[in-house]
Amino acid sequence: MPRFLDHASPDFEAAFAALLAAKREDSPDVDATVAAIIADVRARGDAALIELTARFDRVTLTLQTLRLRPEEVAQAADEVPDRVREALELAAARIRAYHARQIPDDAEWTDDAGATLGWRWTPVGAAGLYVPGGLATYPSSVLMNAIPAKVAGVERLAMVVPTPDGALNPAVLAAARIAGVDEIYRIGGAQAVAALAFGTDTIAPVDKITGPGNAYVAAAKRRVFGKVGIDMIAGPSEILVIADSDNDPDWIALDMLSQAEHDESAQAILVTDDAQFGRAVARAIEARLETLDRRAIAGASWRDFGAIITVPDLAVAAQLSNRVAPEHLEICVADAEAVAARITHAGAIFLGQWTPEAIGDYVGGPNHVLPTARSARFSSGLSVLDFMKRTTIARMTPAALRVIGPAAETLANSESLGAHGLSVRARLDRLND
Ligand SMILES: NC(=O)c1ccc[n+]([C@@H]2O[C@H](COP(=O)([O-])OP(=O)(O)OC[C@H]3O[C@@H](n4cnc5c(N)ncnc54)[C@H](O)[C@@H]3O)[C@@H](O)[C@H]2O)c1
Ligand SMILES: N[C@H](CO)Cc1c[nH]c[nH+]1
Ligand SMILES: [Zn+2]
Repeated sequence: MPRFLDHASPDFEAAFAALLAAKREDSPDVDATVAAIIADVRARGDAALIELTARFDRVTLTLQTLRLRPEEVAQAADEVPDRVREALELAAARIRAYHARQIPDDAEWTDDAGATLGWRWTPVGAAGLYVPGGLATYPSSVLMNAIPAKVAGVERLAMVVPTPDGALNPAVLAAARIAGVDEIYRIGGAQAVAALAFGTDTIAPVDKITGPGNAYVAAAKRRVFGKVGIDMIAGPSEILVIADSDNDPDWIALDMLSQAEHDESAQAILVTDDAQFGRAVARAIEARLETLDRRAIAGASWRDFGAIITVPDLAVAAQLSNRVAPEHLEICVADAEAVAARITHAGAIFLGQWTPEAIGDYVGGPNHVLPTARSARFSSGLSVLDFMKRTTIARMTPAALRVIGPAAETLANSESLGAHGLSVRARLDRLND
């Protein structure tokens, strides 16, 4: 049974805390396995990749078949029905246009002391994109990861995708081609992450790894962080809907199920100021669940992590939403902007009843790789900035050094760092000669 919580009830705080805490953790066994896999790939390179792929994906690779040939990509992409390819192209164009606006500006100015200061942005040299295989192959996620990298100006984009029993979704390859992915390898799991981070004879190392995956992929990304950058550890999907009674309960039910169907550990929460409406949405969810292909997954998610919360007003709804810090927040009330103005923590906000979250998953333009598990309190969805770094710039003139140099010398001496102080003093003395 999903949870029904009433803000007016005396045990509300305890029930709400239990709802926030009801999340899965990675098991320590996974981390130990991943550590061994990474060490193996570092030691034996391609040979380890081939062996681990045979073990976990039941596919026999050779040095020649590790990487997909361009003709194989083109052939698979051609198998994709025209309407799917056209939808991918429309999505890609919208995602590209949205992300192009994120390209940051360089800056330079001369301050009162006469120092010229600033910063400039440059892309990472190479990025690696993990695309999950098996249960969850999402062509849309290929677009969402690859396009920001290309917009940032990343020169080399290498993609890894496991092909369990040899199976590979052609639409994933079509999306990779549309997005401009340069290299594609038939490998997955921790071994693929290790190969991207440390390189092998066949795969040159990258600087940044992005993309979702299972617990093994997540643990490997945590372990290689520092050697390379990573985007985030994406957990199970989440949606929180704030809705008043002026909505069709069936629409809200479907919006909640759209995230519940991703994962048994996904979480869908409705916050409403009308208890009767909340019960109507719960009934609509039960009815719609019966009809879904993924009813087992969505049903488990709804049963174990779903919730309907009744609040006295929309201000309280916004407060509770901020405490959840959801990955996706739908605001389906007359004045959605007024509620949105109270939101401080959410990965993505969808305003009004004509903006189902699924639009954001595919064609809206914003990225669908978003912070989960309350990490929207301190982080943001994937963007062009994730594929860029900012380098600061400083130029002193003799006059500027005269003004600010002595303070640097004083601070260096206070830290007992003689060479620091002297490197400034030597120049100041020359100016005084
Ligand atoms: N948040 C998002 O945007 C998003 C999008 C797509 C997928 N996902 C998530 O990605 C995940 C996909 O998982 P998946 O398993 O289908 O594909 P996956 O590609 O993440 O993992 C498959 C790989 O896991 C490794 N593996 C499996 N069992 C192992 C074991 N016992 N020991 C060592 N390695 C092992 C194998 O190397 C295999 O190739 C799901 O959890 C899904 O929720 C999230
Ligand atoms: N909602 C997912 C992220 O939480 C992304 C996705 C891909 N395909 C459909 N949805
Ligand atoms: Zn989705």
